[in-house]
Amino acid sequence: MTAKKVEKKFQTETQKMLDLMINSIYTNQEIFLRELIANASDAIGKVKFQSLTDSDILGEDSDFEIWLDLDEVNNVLTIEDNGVGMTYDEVVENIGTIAQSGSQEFLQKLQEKQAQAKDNALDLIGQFGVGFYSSFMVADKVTLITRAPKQDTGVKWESIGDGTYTIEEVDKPKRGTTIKLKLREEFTSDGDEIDLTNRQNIKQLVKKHSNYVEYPIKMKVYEENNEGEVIEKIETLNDMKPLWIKNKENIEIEKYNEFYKEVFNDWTEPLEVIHSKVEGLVKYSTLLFIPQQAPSNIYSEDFDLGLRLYSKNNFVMDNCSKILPDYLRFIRGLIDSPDFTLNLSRQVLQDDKQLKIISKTLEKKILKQLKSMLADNREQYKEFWSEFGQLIKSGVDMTHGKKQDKLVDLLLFPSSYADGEMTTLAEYVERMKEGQDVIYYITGEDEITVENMPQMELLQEKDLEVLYFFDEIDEFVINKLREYNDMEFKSVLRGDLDLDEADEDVEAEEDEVEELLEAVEENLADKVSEVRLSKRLKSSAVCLVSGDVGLSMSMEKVLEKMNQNMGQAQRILEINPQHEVFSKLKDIYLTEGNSDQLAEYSELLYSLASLVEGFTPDDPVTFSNKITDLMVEAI
Ligand SMILES: Nc1ncnc2c1ncn2[C@@H]1O[C@H](COP(=O)(O)OP(=O)(O)OP(=O)(O)O)[C@@H](O)[C@H]1O
Repeated sequence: MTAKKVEKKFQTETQKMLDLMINSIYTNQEIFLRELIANASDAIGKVKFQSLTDSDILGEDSDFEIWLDLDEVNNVLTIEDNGVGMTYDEVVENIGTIAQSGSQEFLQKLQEKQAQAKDNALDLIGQFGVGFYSSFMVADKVTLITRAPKQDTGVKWESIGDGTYTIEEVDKPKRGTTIKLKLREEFTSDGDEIDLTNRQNIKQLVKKHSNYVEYPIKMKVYEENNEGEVIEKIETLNDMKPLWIKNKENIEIEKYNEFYKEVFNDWTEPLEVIHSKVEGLVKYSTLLFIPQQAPSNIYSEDFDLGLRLYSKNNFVMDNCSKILPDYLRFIRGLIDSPDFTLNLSRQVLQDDKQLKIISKTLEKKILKQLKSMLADNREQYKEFWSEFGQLIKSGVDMTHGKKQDKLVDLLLFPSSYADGEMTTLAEYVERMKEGQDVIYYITGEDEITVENMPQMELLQEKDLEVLYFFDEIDEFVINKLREYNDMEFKSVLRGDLDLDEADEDVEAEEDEVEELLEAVEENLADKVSEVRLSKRLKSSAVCLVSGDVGLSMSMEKVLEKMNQNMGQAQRILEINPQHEVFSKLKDIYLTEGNSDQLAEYSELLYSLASLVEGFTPDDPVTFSNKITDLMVEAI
């Protein structure tokens, strides 16, 4: 060991890294502070750990702290800790070289990318972690003075990032490391970049990136008192409340609520908290929240909330929307893993294998939590459902196979039995009548509309439960599912219901009036594919239904709204053979055949049936005139 000041050359690799820091990165330079604070916190962690087996190591200096100081006159920012420090050899080893095993790979990639854009360079750094060197992004001279415990002297290391550094032994009264950054002009009050000589800016950077570092980060601040005098105060800049690393058994719900509101800027308390620690192949802690209210833009395409990532309490990244599947985009929260590098970039994130494992586990955990909420706290689940049910439905629509199976039991629908409440599919199946082998559903605007729809009459008479689909997405979801527990879904508005014992009578009558039905069909040839006698109508005169397969009328409306023209749904006009209007039609046909009057009534009946389905008649004026003419005749 030498006491004299000597000049040493950086490893070629290190110098290349420094050149990159100094010349190629023009964004996110502020992260240097997080890197240095993280190193300081690691160093304190190390000495704390050593003190467990060696109680002398701390001496008098046992209050662990990180200090920030600003010299506004000379533009120097200081970061100081009372951590483990470094010996002379450790400084040479740790600071002069790149010791990481991946350094060769790093350099190879660096050479490949050097000519490329600045963001790429930052991504590259993210894969390797070059913490200390990031100080050269904002400083043109870096001085590190450090002393390991039980050493008589300290070590001073200094560099202007020009390929060499100096190292010498110096006096340093206390254990730990002090790093002095002579700020580049751009980062002072004279520059265009963030002014790092401004205490307020430093405070904000600490809040943003290092708020949950375990040890206090202190700085002198100057404030005016009531008498207008400027007084000096020492302020702890970070909150140090990384709730997620604590044991959940010891955390009261109020603490979670407080934390959620503060960190995620929500006025309302979360509906549910999911807190877990995983110590497996991939280590991480996670603290997730289901909010009470959906943000107003949650269904818009550019909604991008996502999770926060931390590495050992250090903030790494915000708004990571790719971790959870899109249908869980309402989840707020964070993941902290020592395996994340501090500079993890979004690009790297997408391919991160560990993160993929974490993502899968989190998705499972959230679904499990929702399932037990549904089973154990229906009221709470209903609150959840009214805010985020659409998203769960979209999950069923977008996924298939096993994933879909996991989601299907989370679905809730209003139903003719539920009396304003909602039912799960399992509950529906449980209540099914003897001999019933399909799950009935009807699409429509709201409860009043669907309950009054003519197509419901037979099911109401037979007291069969019908699920109500009021959301546009519902029918798409059911189309994807096709069946539940081997029971097919059957629309009340489609095909034949095959329900009534009187079906045969209707069929017999249909033969008798075949010619009349053909005549009406002819009159409506450009509108309907078929005209038939209805087996489902009890009191209404007519209704429209679609075929068993293909587009339904409600899907046609939805797609039209979305400007996706997929053509028209098949329309079948059903006429109630018991209705008086049908007897009148028969009379007209008997006396006049397919007359103008029959043609006019065919049109009228079709328009009436369309109205019930929510379609405007093709020619509203003629329709309205015909109705008033009929009224005049009748009155
Ligand atoms: N404040 C400090 N006190 C003691 N040792 C330090 C301090 N800062 C850095 N070191 C030492 O220098 C080494 C290199 O630091 P550097 O920030 O370049 O990388 P790292 O912290 O190991 O990795 P990363 O920042 O990617 O997590 C550290 O591993 C540590 O041994």
